[in-house]
Amino acid sequence: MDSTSVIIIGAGMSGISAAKTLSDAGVKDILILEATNRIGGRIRNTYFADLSVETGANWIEGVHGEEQNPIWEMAQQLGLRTFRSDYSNLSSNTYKQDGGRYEKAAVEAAIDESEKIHSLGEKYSKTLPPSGRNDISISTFQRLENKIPSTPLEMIVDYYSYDYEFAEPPRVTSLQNTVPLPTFDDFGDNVYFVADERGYKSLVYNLATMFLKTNSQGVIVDPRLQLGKVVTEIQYSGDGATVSTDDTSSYRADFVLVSVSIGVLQSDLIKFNPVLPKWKILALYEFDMAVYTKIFLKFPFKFWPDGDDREFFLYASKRRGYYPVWQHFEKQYPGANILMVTVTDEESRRIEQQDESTTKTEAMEVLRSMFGKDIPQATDILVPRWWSNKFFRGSFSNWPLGVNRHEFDSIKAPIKRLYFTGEHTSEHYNGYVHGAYLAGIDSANMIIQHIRDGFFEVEIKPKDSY
Ligand SMILES: Cc1cc2nc3c(=O)[nH]c(=O)nc-3n(C[C@H](O)[C@H](O)[C@H](O)COP(=O)(O)OP(=O)(O)OC[C@H]3O[C@@H](n4cnc5c(N)ncnc54)[C@H](O)[C@@H]3O)c2cc1C
Repeated sequence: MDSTSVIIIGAGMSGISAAKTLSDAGVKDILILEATNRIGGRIRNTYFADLSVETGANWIEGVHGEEQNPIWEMAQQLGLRTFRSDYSNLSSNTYKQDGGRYEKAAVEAAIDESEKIHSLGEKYSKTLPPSGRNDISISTFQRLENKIPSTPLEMIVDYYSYDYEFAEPPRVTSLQNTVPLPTFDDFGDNVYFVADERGYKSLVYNLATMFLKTNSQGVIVDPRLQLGKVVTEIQYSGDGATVSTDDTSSYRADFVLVSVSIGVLQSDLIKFNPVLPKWKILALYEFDMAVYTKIFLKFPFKFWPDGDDREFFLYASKRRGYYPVWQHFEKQYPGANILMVTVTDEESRRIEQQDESTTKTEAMEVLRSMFGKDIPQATDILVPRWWSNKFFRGSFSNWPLGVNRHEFDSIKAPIKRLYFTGEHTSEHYNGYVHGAYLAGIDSANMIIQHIRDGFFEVEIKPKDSY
C-alpha cells in the first residue's frame, strides 16, 4: 500500500482547488480519487442537438460588484463565452395558465410588492442575533408582513425570487442566512450564463493543469489523479487514514480531505470507520441538499417571441413550481431552436422518476397553453438526473431554517486527520461554484497548518454563544 500525504476524495471544483492549494504550498504528495471518469463534478456539459449545454452549473453568479468573483476572473482569463442574463423584462413575459399574457402593469405591481417585502426582510434579518436562535423562514417573514403569495401571479413571482435561486421553497429557507445573500452583496448583482463549446468545466480543468502533468494534447496524465475510483470506506485515526475503493484498492495517507456533496454524505455510499461522531451526523443531516433541474427541449423551428427582451419568460400555473421559468437561446445559440425550462425540489424529484416522453408531453401542454395549439412537437428532450445520481444526490446545498453557525461550523470541522470541504462548507457562498472554489482553499489551508504545527484545532462554540 503506497502512502501519500493527502488523499482528496472528489475532483469537482472544491477538490481541485484544494489540491492546487496544497501543491502550491509544497505538499505535492497528493492523490485525488474521483468516482466518475471525468473532473468537474457538478460542473458538466453534454451534447444536446449538436450543441454543448450545461446540465449542472450554468451561471457565474455575482459579477461587477465591489469585490471580484474569483470564478469571473478565471472565466475572463480563459475567454469563456458568457452572456449577461437580463431578467428586467419579465413583466412583459409572464403567461397565464389559461392562455395569454398578464398586463405588464399587473406583473410590475406583483414584482414591486415582492421586492418591497424582500427589502423589509433584509432589514429584519440584520437585526437577528448571530446565534440564529430567532431565525425564521422567508415565508414566515412574508406572513408577518401579511403577504403570503397565493394567486398564480404572486406565486410565480415568489418562485422566481426564491426557488429559482435556492431550489427550495421559502417555507424551508432560512431568512437570516439567505436574505441578503452574500454572493450578490459582495460580488455584485449580475449573473452571466456560460455557453462555451469547451464547457464551464474548462475552468476546473484549467486549474487542474496548473499542478497536474499533461501530455502534448493537454490531456491530464498525472498518476496523482485517479478517475473511476469509487471510495467506499474511510478508516481514520490520529495517525492517518486508509481509503478503500470499490475495485478493492486501498490507499494510505497522513490526511484525507472529503469533497463529496452533502447529499452523498447523507447517503451510505461512504462508510466511515469509526462512525462519525453524533455532532457531525446531526449537522450533516440538518443541512439541505436541494434539487434544481434544467430541462432542454429541441424544436424543428422557433415559435416563441425572440429578442433579448424575451429571453426569460414565466408560466404562472395554479400549481406552484409547475414548469415555471423558461429561457430561449437565440443569443447563445442562434437558430438552434432550443428552450430550457427549470424545475426544482418536489417537481425535480417527480420528473426524475418519470420517463422522458411523459415529461415532454407535460412540457408541450404548458407550451401550448402559452403559445397556442399549432406549435410544433419537441423533437428531442434532455432531463438531467442529479438527485438519482449516487455521486451527487442533488444539485447544491440550501441553508434551511433551524441551522445556525454552530451546525454550519460542525459540518466543516475536521475529526482527527479527516477533513471536509465542498460548496456546502463555504463560509459565505454555499451552493455556488465560487463557494466550492473558496472552500477548497480554506480546507487545504487547515491541513497545511496541521502539517506545519503538528495539530489543528477548530473552536466550535456552543449554540448559544454565537
Ligand atoms: C443543476 C445544477 C445547477 C447549478 N447551477 C449553478 C450556477 O448556475 N452557478 C453556480 O455558481 N453554481 C451552480 N450549481 C452548483 C455548483 O455546481 C456546485 O456548487 C459546485 O460545482 C460544487 O463543487 P464541489 O467540488 O463542492 O462538489 P462536486 O462538484 O459534487 O464534486 C465532488 C466530486 O466527488 C465525486 N464523488 C462523489 N462520491 C464519491 C466517492 N464515493 N468516491 C470518489 N469520488 C466521489 C463526485 O463525482 C464529484 O466529482 C449548480 C449545480 C447543479 C447540479
